[in-house]
Amino acid sequence: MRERAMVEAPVNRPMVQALSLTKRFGNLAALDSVSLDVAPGEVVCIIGPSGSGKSTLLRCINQLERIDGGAIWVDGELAGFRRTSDRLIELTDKEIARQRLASGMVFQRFNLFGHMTALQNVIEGPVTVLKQPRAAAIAEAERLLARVGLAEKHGAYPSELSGGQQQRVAIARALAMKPRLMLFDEPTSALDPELVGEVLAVMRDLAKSGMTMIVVTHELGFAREVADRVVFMDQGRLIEQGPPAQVLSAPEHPRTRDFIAAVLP
Ligand SMILES: Nc1ncnc2c1ncn2[C@@H]1O[C@H](COP(=O)(O)OP(=O)(O)OP(=O)(O)O)[C@@H](O)[C@H]1O
Repeated sequence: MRERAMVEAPVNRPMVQALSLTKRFGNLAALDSVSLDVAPGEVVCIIGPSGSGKSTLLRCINQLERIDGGAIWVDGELAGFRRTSDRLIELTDKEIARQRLASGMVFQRFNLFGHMTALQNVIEGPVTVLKQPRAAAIAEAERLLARVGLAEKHGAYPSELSGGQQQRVAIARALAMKPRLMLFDEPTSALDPELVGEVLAVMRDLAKSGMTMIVVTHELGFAREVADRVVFMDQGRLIEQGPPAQVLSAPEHPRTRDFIAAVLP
């Protein structure tokens, strides 16, 4: 074993590799041959006009949507298929649900269980899906709620929390499943402006901790500060990508330029 470890160079494989993804809804190509690699620890922000395919890309990576063409690997595992010696076999829904555990997803609407406290929301997945002992799940949930600044709120029901607090519980709930990758789909766009900052602060901390993140956002300030790379999408295509300083301040493509000029004050 030792000898083998020495001869094998460490493989720096992408956390996400999406190759020529196509996703159609009827005649509409929501994704039109989109390819994207995301390295471990990288923070990628996806920007673009409404309907450009940003959410669809996240949903395909997370296998909430079935792709019509192309392929996706998450942490080296081919999404939706199992490889045998001579062919690929489609996974069952149960097997896809297992693959989906690699990524945690945070939605625009927080989707918390209304009849459960913050703590119960966070331990639900670890106890029922991961079969963690309840005491260990509670200890971890307390730690995560403290991490998102909600140590005092573990007994509160969603209706007793602000939108920003609910979204932070949703982030803690996703983290409790120990994902290797976090996907955020416009996590602050349903919030009152004064609550946006507290959610972005939690996401900033998460990025600093080394979590791989793909964030669909209209918060260009956040993208500028936190992203390693910004991706601009339009009409189902990936138009331009690069460091924030390039894409946000000196975009090369006219459509990126128009979008940024329209969004920035
Ligand atoms: N389930 C669906 N059925 C039919 N069309 C859909 C479905 N989901 C998305 N679409 C269409 O696919 C295109 C891409 O949608 P998507 O939600 O990915 O865009 P988006 O860039 O995330 O937009 P927004 O910023 O408004 O959320 C849109 O034209 C949308 O209407």
